[in-house]
Amino acid sequence: MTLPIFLIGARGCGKTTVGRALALSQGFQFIDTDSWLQEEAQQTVAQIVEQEGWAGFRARETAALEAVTEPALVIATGGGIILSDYNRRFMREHGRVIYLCAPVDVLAGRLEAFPQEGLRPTLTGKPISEEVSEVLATRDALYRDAAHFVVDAAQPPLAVVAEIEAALRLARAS
Ligand SMILES: Nc1ncnc2c1ncn2[C@@H]1O[C@H](COP(=O)(O)OP(=O)(O)O)[C@@H](O)[C@H]1O
Ligand SMILES: O=C(O)C1=C[C@@H](OP(=O)(O)O)[C@@H](O)[C@H](O)C1
Ligand SMILES: [Mg+2]
Repeated sequence: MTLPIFLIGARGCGKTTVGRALALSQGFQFIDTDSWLQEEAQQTVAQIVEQEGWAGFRARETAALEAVTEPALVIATGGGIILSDYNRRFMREHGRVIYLCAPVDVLAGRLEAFPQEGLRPTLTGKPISEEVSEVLATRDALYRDAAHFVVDAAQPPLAVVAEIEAALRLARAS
């Protein structure tokens, strides 16, 4: 069986962008939990959070993770999926989990250039670079706890794909 590949990491690390390219390269299908749940709710993340709070969004996110998971799939998750112990364990047990790791300045630069407010309502009410720094400080250990592999996500997308594929090959050979 071909295990699904879960991409995790902070907002702006490239889970969605790299995930599409990785799926193409592996001959897998691609799915993004945020796209899936926005489609199902017929609302943006910002609208869901406004009506149901972050707790409502997080419940929908776990439901999306469970619903989409199947073999031969690259699954781009949302940056906060690792906040739940259940989600971290679920991903580790059902597939290979890759942490796309990038420094605060790289993440903030990407988010400032392309904020996508409907997808990424503020988490702290603070300016982007302050928020990225604060949120990463609390989540980095959770990403590492969930991940089978950590890759450098500050590289161009195809270089990130190559690093993920090399890690998966090494794991298969060992
Ligand atoms: N490796 C990369 N190099 C340069 N820009 C990137 C890279 N990955 C993503 N981006 C850009 O950063 C922004 C956020 O990317 P996205 O894939 O939506 O991140 P995520 O899903 O992790 O929040 C987009 O504008 C995207 O084009
Ligand atoms: O970091 C987070 O808590 C979130 C990240 C977003 O996804 P991306 O990481 O794809 O931007 C989206 O799931 C939601 O706004 C919450
Ligand atoms: Mg995304």
